Amino acid sequence: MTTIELTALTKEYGSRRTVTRAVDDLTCTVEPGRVTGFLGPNGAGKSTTMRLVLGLDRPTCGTATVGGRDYTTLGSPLRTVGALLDAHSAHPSRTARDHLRHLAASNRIPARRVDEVLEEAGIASVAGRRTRTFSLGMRQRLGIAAALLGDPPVLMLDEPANGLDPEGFVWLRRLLRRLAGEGRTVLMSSHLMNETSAVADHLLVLGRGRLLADVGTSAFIDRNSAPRVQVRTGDPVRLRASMAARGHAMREAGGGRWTVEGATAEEVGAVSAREGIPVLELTDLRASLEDAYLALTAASAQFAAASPPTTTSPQEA
Ligand SMILES: Nc1ncnc2c1ncn2[C@@H]1O[C@H](COP(=O)(O)OP(=O)(O)OP(=O)(O)O)[C@@H](O)[C@H]1O
Repeated sequence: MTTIELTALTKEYGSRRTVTRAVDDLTCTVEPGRVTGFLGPNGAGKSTTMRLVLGLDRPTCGTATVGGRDYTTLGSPLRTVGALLDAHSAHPSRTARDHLRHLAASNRIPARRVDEVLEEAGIASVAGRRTRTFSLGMRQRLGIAAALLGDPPVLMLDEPANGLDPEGFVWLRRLLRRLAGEGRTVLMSSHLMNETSAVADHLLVLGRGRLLADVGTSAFIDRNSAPRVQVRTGDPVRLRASMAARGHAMREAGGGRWTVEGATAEEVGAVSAREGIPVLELTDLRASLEDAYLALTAASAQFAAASPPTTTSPQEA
């Protein structure tokens, strides 16, 4: 089992006068057997952290190890860590197959792996095309194929869902779940909250280089969102008064439905039963990962929008 371990990892850029602390005293472990989503606003330090793990940058202090070893000391790194950092890294005049053959040869990986990963990434039919003709989604698939080439126990993917079409999302989701199910360590950064919540079991959230959360995805959503209930009632006036008396605002949500803020379905059900208020429908609203993420990172976002949109989807709790 190969974990990624970060200990007091810190990276500063710039001169003494203008220092940017891109990664700030980061201590955490990325565990095998699950997909870990790596989240954070623009400039939070996600790519820098990945570069430090891959030895592409040197930490100012602290350490990043893979399976207990510094990446730069690994004998055959591609067989230990498969990484996608930049979807445009393939040489534009090389074909996809030649790009992978070249990588395989220089890492002493059997050539048969090339066709296997082309197939796995769904780009076998365009393997003979020069990569300059590739769309962003095709480049991402090629980058992921390259990451899989050495059949590594660790995968580190920076924004792999970028540019993928809906079919690509489904493919990526299944692939990452399978890789984690095989016991591999999968770290994936993303700005796409729906995709992240669909695939990640665990989250690491960065804000201005610091670790804001290291927690399971469901627990993260629960911790960073207040309860809300959707209700349809025969007597909204009485229910609203009753909820207001308990400190919960009740607002019209359209379609004859209302939302009660800060309450659970259990509470609203108990109150309405006690007071004889007819309830026709009652559902806990589960906040989305996007809601929870925005609530947590609002204060630390470097480039936040003036008023970020929030959405909530009704789900059975
Ligand atoms: N080579 C560099 N020289 C100077 N500053 C850098 C360098 N690389 C990154 N930074 C700075 O470090 C901080 C973290 O950047 P990084 O790219 O790691 O963030 P990120 O979380 O990956 O952002 P995004 O989501 O936009 O990709 C930013 O302030 C960035 O400007």
